[in-house]
Amino acid sequence: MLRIAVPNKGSLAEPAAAMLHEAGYRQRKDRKELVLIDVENQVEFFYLRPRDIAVYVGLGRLDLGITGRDLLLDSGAEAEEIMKLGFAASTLRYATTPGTVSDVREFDGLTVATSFAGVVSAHLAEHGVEASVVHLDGAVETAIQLGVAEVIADVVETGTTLRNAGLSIIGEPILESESVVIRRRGDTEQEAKVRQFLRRLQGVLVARRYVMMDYDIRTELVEKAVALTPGLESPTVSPLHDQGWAAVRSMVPVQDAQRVMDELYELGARAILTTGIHAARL
Ligand SMILES: Nc1ncnc2c1ncn2[C@@H]1O[C@H](COP(=O)(O)OP(=O)(O)OP(=O)(O)O)[C@@H](O)[C@H]1O
Ligand SMILES: O=P(O)(O)OC[C@H]1O[C@H](OP(=O)(O)OP(=O)(O)O)[C@H](O)[C@@H]1O
Ligand SMILES: [Mg+2]
Repeated sequence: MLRIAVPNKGSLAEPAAAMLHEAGYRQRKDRKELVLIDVENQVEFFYLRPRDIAVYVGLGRLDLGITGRDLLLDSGAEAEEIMKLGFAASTLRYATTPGTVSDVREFDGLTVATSFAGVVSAHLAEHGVEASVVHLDGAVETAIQLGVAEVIADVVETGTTLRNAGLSIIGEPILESESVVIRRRGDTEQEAKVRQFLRRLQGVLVARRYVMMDYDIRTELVEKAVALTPGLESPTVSPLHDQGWAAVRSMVPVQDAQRVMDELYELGARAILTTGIHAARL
């Protein structure tokens, strides 16, 4: 049985459970459930604090985990990222009161408040900066107003929280994060089951990112049409009963679908249909 850690709270919890559900796994119905066994799929899910997931996986107590890249790196655990999942995308950035410091090299002697003390201490050391790091659990933006630090390093997505706190970003991102699947470094146990789990998640990503597009086109225009809809491998082209016409079927990225339909129509394609993909194995 594969043992997998799933975030129980925060920005990762709901999208992780939704993705697992779409991949055909049972998920807990009650937020108080700590463990769920999906007998049919031979997987045991452990609902854990996002920060703790890399620790369990790094120690080899669990086979896989879903967490954030920033949390994985900050933990220093012996685990590595094996697949990107795309949700909870954010950057870790320094910020301060406008008009004070403007570059990480000016941080000498200052205090930086953050929930990511491991990553931030390493980043400061990399830049040869001698600054103190104060670890806070959350709402880090307030630390400046309350005089705990001159600079913060925190998760930024839209930037709204920083703006509301009257802070502005300093320099380049410390790191770019998103949700990832992690595994203990060098772990080769249950390889077939791990591969199957990843294929299922990959299938969800494909089903969300692509639509299936069908259209009819005159045979002499097929080459031009398939250039607009190259698909992932190669489009299916079948003859129509009507001489001189072909039916084409191809996968198209969701965000391009309407533009591609317009371009196909202009080219002379008709009966252009898109349908959602429910599940996929590529
Ligand atoms: N506003 C946000 N937008 C996108 N990703 C975020 C946001 N806040 C946190 N994250 C990401 O979510 C992951 C989980 O963070 P974590 O669960 O510690 O905090 P949280 O989601 O802010 O929850 P809470 O602070 O309520 O405990 C991290 O990888 C982090 O980068
Ligand atoms: O750039 P934004 O879109 O505003 O998002 C970033 C904010 O979201 C998270 O806060 P959260 O609500 O999790 O509170 P926390 O600081 O207590 O973790 C994060 O810590 C930032 O404060
Ligand atoms: Mg938070």
